[in-house]
Amino acid sequence: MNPTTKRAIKEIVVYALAFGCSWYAAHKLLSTLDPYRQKRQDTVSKSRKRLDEWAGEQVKELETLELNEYEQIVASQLVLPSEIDVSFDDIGGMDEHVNQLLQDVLFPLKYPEVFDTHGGLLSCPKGLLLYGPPGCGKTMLAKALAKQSQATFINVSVGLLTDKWFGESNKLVDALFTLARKLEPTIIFIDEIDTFLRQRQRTDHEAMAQIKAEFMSMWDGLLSGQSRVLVLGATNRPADIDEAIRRRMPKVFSIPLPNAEQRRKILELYLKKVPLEANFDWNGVVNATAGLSGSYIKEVCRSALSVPRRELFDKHGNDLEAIKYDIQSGGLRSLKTEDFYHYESLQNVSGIDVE
Ligand SMILES: Nc1ncnc2c1ncn2[C@@H]1O[C@H](COP(=O)(O)OP(=O)(O)OP(=O)(O)O)[C@@H](O)[C@H]1O
Repeated sequence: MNPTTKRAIKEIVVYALAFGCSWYAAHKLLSTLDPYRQKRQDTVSKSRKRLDEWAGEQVKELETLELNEYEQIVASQLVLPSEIDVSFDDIGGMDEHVNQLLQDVLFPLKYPEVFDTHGGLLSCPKGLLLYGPPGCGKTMLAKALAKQSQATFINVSVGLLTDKWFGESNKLVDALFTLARKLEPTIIFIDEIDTFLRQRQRTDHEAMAQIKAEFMSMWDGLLSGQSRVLVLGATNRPADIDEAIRRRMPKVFSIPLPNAEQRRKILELYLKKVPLEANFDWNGVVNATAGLSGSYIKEVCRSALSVPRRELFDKHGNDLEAIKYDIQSGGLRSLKTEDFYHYESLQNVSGIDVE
């Protein structure tokens, strides 16, 4: 090897080493400046997995879908249809609401070719608000809608959008809507929407005001286009929601505490697999549960059933084999009306005085 070649090789090696060291130093420096890089990367790789599962269930191709880093972070919030264990049949006493949801939202969302006529007046609304007291089935309705429509369901965690770990909230808000468009039909579900998009107050943080403004502007983009994206909000405090947001949710469903007929249907639903005594007093139990939400009514049923279960324990001590045998061979006695008036059944869950 002549000296010139030798010198050239030496120089190449030195340059390569210098380049490697600089790259490593720059990489280290960037990691120090952006300590959340690793968390972002972890979320992105989790999202990739989620998207693959989503595509598998929706029988869709992912290859053609190009997602930026922010869309991939938002994709971590996708709820797969197989993960939703609620259907309209599991909701008691809401036949009217369900019917209205089917006609106004589900069919137009699923079959736009049928409803995108009449200047768009028959198409799916871009915003829908479910409001009412806690435990009355708002979340159930939203999930059942997603399950039945097979729409992509993004359960927005406001924490993720505003998390300083991810930073750049506005880009995440943009990504929420652009991802929703790419995976449409999509339901963007925001539980307790009042805490995220509440009335503007003087004490509001500047960053939060910007996020809200961005959210509204992206939403307006949907309103003016031909998208199949629905923003579905649920709240216990509709009056706390920003007026500008309310205007973007023209469809509003009130989900109040169930009336007597609805309570009966909820009771029938939860007791359908439970043997009842021959003269079970349905009306008495329906009256006794007045003022309770569906969620409390379920707890009342659970608590009533704990009365015969306790009797089994009293009979067998903690002999699980004997208890299992009795339960499987129909040895758990039928439920009596009094079990519902049992001290723990009503008073514990609702604070109602049953004396
Ligand atoms: N109409 C109903 N039929 C059957 N079960 C119901 C009904 N309403 C409520 N439930 C029961 O109550 C639970 C809570 O309901 P859900 O979370 O939908 O209430 P919510 O109105 O969204 O409450 P929150 O405002 O606290 O989020 C459900 O998982 C279900 O077990």
